[in-house]
Amino acid sequence: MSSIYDTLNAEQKEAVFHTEGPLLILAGAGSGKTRVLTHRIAYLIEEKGINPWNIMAITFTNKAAGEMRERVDDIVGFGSESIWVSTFHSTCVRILRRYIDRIGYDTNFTIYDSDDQKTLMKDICKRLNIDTKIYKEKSILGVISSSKDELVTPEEFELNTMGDYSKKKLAAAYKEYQKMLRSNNALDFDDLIVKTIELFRTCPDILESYQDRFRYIMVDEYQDTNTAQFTLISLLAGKYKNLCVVGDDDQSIYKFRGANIRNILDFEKSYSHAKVIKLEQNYRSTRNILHAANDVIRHNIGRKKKTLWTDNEEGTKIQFRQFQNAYEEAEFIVGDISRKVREDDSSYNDCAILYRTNAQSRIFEEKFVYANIPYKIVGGVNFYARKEIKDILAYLKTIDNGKDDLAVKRIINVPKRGIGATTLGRVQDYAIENEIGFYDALKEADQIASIGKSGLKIHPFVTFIQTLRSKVPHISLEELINEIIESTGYVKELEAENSEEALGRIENINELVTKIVAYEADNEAPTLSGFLEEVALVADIDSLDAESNHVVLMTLHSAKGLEFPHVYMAGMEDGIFPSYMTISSDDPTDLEEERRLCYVGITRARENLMLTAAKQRMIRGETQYNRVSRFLAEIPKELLDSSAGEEKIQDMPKSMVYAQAKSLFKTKAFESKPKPVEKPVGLDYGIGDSVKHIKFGTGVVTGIVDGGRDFEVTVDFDKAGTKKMFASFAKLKKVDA
Ligand SMILES: Nc1ncnc2c1ncn2[C@@H]1O[C@H](COP(=O)(O)OP(=O)(O)OP(=O)(O)O)[C@@H](O)[C@H]1O
Ligand SMILES: [Mg+2]
Repeated sequence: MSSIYDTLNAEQKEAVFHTEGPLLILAGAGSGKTRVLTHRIAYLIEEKGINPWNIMAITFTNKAAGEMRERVDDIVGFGSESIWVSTFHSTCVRILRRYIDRIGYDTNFTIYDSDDQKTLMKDICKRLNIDTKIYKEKSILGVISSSKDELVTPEEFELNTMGDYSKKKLAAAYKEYQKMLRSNNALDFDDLIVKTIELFRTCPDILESYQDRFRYIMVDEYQDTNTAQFTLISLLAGKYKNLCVVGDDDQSIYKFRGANIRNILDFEKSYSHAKVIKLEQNYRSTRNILHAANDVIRHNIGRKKKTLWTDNEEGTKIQFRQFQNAYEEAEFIVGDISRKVREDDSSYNDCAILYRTNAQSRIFEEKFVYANIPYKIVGGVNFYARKEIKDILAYLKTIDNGKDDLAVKRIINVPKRGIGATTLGRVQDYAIENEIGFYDALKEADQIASIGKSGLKIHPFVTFIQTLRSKVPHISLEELINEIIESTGYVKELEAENSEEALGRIENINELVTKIVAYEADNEAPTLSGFLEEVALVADIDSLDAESNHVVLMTLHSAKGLEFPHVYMAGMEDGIFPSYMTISSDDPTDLEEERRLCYVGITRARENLMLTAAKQRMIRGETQYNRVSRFLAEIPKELLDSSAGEEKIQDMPKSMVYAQAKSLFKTKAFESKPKPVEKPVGLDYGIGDSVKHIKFGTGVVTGIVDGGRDFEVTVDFDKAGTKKMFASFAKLKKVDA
């Protein structure tokens, strides 16, 4: 009689059949770890007669939980709905909604998102006299979050300040923050886990009831658990110790969120009788793809050695293509996908595009919309739906015509202008009474008697918009958007936050600037309205999401655990991936984490892997010339096919490079024929001078080209390599060599 377990190999079977006691499955990508978990669940129910109610499986993301749910439903069938398959956070919410009153909260507690947290912290800083110019709310929240990941309480934090002044301030803020959360009956995201642990520790009866309920616990992607999550699991599994964790130390990519790789490496220490099973056969990828992955990850020093092999066929070579710029790169990939679907019997959802940062999605989204190909951003938001993009676009819309009430309302208090809801309500009433738009009502604020002095707060906003409006005919769109960004302090505020999230938002805004520059370059008569129309075409298409057959776009981080027949890894350039921050970091383990991310990316592919890079990439209007990612050099040549598009830019005569740059980025800077200049008028530096750039540090000017409206300056930076940038953007400062 054949059963579903016949499809498992010997080690996988061993793991499935080993149901009692702690079990660690440590194995490389695509070796069937997740598959073992789902089969184990089936085995427990069907062969061991375990009640589905007694089984819990924890995964890392909602998408992963959804996929596991599906796989479990498929093989278990009846009764599978009472198995808990969820993420750490949703597991905790469920528990806390029932019992949190036992530790003094109300069960209808609110969960604070990052905006709520920031508002609260702002208020606390004010009351505690913390200078938010020195200690940014977001950074304080970052410290608190990391403390919670490590289960450090405010009291413990305070004990460890050792008289350090700033730590003392932080301790006070942390303490007050928890106090306020409590009096608001609110929890932040990290609290969900911390409070569940607190509940279990305070109320052994509740812990025991859950221990009895979840007799069999399974955790996927265990390498990315942090200390708090580890503790939670240990508590739940404390009575029966039927804990099965699966993971791969080579795929640990969340150090910045407190993931503690020691949880997996020390599992045998924490559970002395733990059984360890290694899976070495990869079932997912072709031999070529697997070899490439093995060869890349081999360059990491801090890892447990593993050798993955596969019975799969050799497959096609790994494709590498380098393009002149990101537009050509995107066009090629979109074209390739469209061809695969037409000719090769593939469907859109066989294809995934992976990139390092969210901002990279923008160009792809546009190409997909124009090509009428359905796509979906997984684990993220479409570019034009992102908060910061909507904010800046709302400014542009309001400046353009002020007819979009929603846009005006969106930005009236961004940045905070202290205009209250009551005032806005009255302005709205006035607008309705007089049958005019909201913005026009704002302009007439003086005539709205009921708002009294609050009208004064409205003036600067209206003046700001009117001033920019009057400038529109005389300045470029690029200048306009930069003025908005600068005058509102939007980016400055994000910079000060100095968090991973804020950095992503800045990258998105930079990408919007790049979009404007490209729009102006591509259009004979660019206008603000024209730009907004073009953007609206892409921005308003939500319906595509509804289709289930779509190309998937996501960051490498979100791709963990997933697999696709065709994978495209875009932006394989030093400075993008590995990121600039990693390259310039003094800590070599940062590069190792980035390499693990590369390993995760490569191992998502089943049949085809295409790596792409652009020679020039425009980041916030600056053309960067990036080298091909160092990870590519770690893939053996014989596995690579890089037949097309490879002429080396440095081999070309300079004039050709400029001609090319001109045709690619027809920015206004290049309207007239570019001519190299030695000592340009209007710049306080010339060729051979040492200069300093805010991000790239010091370097020497090696070339300056007069483009008519702006100079294009080439600088050889000491650390960052050679970059080309527009003088007006780069704001280079001459320094003494
Ligand atoms: N014994 C097997 N026979 C056939 N196919 C298998 C076997 N084991 C796993 N597979 C298939 O190999 C692929 C990878 O499996 P799975 O996703 O479980 O790997 P994983 O180890 O969890 O990978 P990752 O580390 O990326 O999370 C899946 O398509 C799975 O169905
Ligand atoms: Mg998996």
